[in-house]
Amino acid sequence: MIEFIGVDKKYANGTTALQDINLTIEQGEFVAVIGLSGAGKSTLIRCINRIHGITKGTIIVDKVDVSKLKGRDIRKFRRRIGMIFQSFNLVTRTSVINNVLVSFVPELPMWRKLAGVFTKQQKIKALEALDKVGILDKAFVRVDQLSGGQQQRVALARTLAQSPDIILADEPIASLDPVTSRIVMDDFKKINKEMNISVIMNIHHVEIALEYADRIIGIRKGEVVFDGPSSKVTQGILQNIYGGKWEAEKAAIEEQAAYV
Ligand SMILES: Nc1ncnc2c1ncn2[C@@H]1O[C@H](COP(=O)(O)OP(=O)(O)OP(=O)(O)O)[C@@H](O)[C@H]1O
Repeated sequence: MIEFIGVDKKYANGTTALQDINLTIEQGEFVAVIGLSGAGKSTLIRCINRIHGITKGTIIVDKVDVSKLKGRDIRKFRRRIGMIFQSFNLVTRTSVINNVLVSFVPELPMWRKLAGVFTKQQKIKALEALDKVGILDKAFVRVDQLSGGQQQRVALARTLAQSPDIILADEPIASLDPVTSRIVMDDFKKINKEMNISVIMNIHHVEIALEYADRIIGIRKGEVVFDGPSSKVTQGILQNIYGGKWEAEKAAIEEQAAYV
C-alpha cells in the first residue's frame, strides 16, 4: 500500500510541484496519473521511490516511511519498486538477456555487471521475465536491433526480474506508435493482473489511460483534482483536469499519435 499524507514538494528553485497530496493506493491497483505538462505527474511518481524528496507530509510504502530512509536502506527499498522510463534506459550495445541480468546486481558499476557471471537460477529467472512479456525469442539479440516497443518490453522484463511489488512508469509509451503502445500496455495489464504488481503510470494518452487503468488520478498545478475509477471520468472531469485546455490537449495528443 502506498500512502501520501499531506505531501508537498517544492523544488530548490522555489517551484511548488505538489501541494497537499493525500492518496492511498492499494496493492495490485493499476493507476494512471494524468494532467497537463508541468502539472506534477512525474514529481508525484518519483517521490514514491525517493528520486525526489518531499518538503512536507509523509509517504508510506508498505509501512516504510520513505522520507526517513537513508543510504543503503534507500537502495534496498528501491529494489522492491521497478521504474520504467520513456527512454527505456537500456544498454543498447549488448544482448537483451544481459540487460535483464543486470537487475540482479544493481550495486555494481555497469562494466562489472556486463562482465558478471550469473547463476543458472538467475538466468532462468531472466528468461522467464522475457517470456512473460513475449520476447523470449529475442533473448540473445543485441538491444539496438530491436524496435522501440520491443526495447520497452525488455525494460519491463528487467524490472520483473527484480520481483517488484510496485512498478512506477513515467510516460512509458510516449515514444511509441499507437499499435506498439497497446502491445506494451497489454503487457503492463497482464503483469498487473496476473502478478498483482501495483502499476502507477504517468501518461499523456488519455484514451489509453481510461482503457487500461482501473483508477485515474488527475493532477492540476500540483493538486489532485480528480481521483476515481476510469469508468467515472467524463468530458467535464477532463476539462477540469486540463484546466479548460482539454480540446487543445486532445488535438495535440491526436496530432502526436499521427506522427509517431
Ligand atoms: N528538477 C526540477 N527543478 C525545478 N523545478 C522542477 C524540476 N522538475 C520539475 N520541475 C517543475 O515542477 C513542476 C512539475 O513538473 P513535473 O515534471 O512533475 O510535471 P509533469 O506533469 O510530469 O510534466 P510533463 O508531462 O511535461 O513531464 C513543473 O513546473 C516543472 O517545471
